[in-house]
Amino acid sequence: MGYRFSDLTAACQADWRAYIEHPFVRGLGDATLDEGAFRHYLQQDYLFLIHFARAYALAAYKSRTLADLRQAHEGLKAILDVELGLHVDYCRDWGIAEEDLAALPEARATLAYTRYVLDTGHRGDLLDLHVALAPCLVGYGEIARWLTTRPSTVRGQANPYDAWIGMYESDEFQDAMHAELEWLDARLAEVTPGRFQELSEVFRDATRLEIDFWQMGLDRTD
Ligand SMILES: Cc1ncc(CN)c(N)n1
Repeated sequence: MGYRFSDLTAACQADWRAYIEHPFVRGLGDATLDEGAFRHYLQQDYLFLIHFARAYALAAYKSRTLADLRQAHEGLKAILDVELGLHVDYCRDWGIAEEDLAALPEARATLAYTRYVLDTGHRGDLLDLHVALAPCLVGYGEIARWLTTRPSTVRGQANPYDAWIGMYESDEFQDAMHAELEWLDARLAEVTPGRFQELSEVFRDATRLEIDFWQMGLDRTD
């Protein structure tokens, strides 16, 4: 029987749920998140997205087929055209100018996560890299869906984080997430149990680094 993406989340279920349902995420949904924590997260996320765009560019470089190249391009477009554009506008609404973002020092959690993914991409193959990137693209798509189904989620003007939820529930982001899921399902169907074990470790580590990123926002740590 071939593996699927859902087998990766099943292999680290406790970490995956701790990421998706993190107190930071709950605070975004019910509008109780401290604004200073969100601002710190938002600033670091700008730096994070720049490095993740580089990681998708690395995936393009490591692609041997046109289909793989197109898939890497989709991920890069989701970051550059959907997320970073909205992110910069969103930061401006929160009084954070783009020039200031570019000059920020990187927090340790940002450094650890982004360099882990880039290193995984350099030492491993294209599938290692996509698996390391998956908690980012697939996770935020799932988080948006989880928040929209939660009865305590506040929508509209009563929630200062409504536009953030809107960004990740948008058709563009959800379509990019589904395209990545399809690509991963097709590749995972062909791996051996030993290889799946290696990939599960990459996925678990990246998921834990996502948890640390939320926590960095909550604690406002450098
Ligand atoms: C830390 C983090 N992880 C994931 C995403 C969604 N691309 C993000 N913007 N920031």
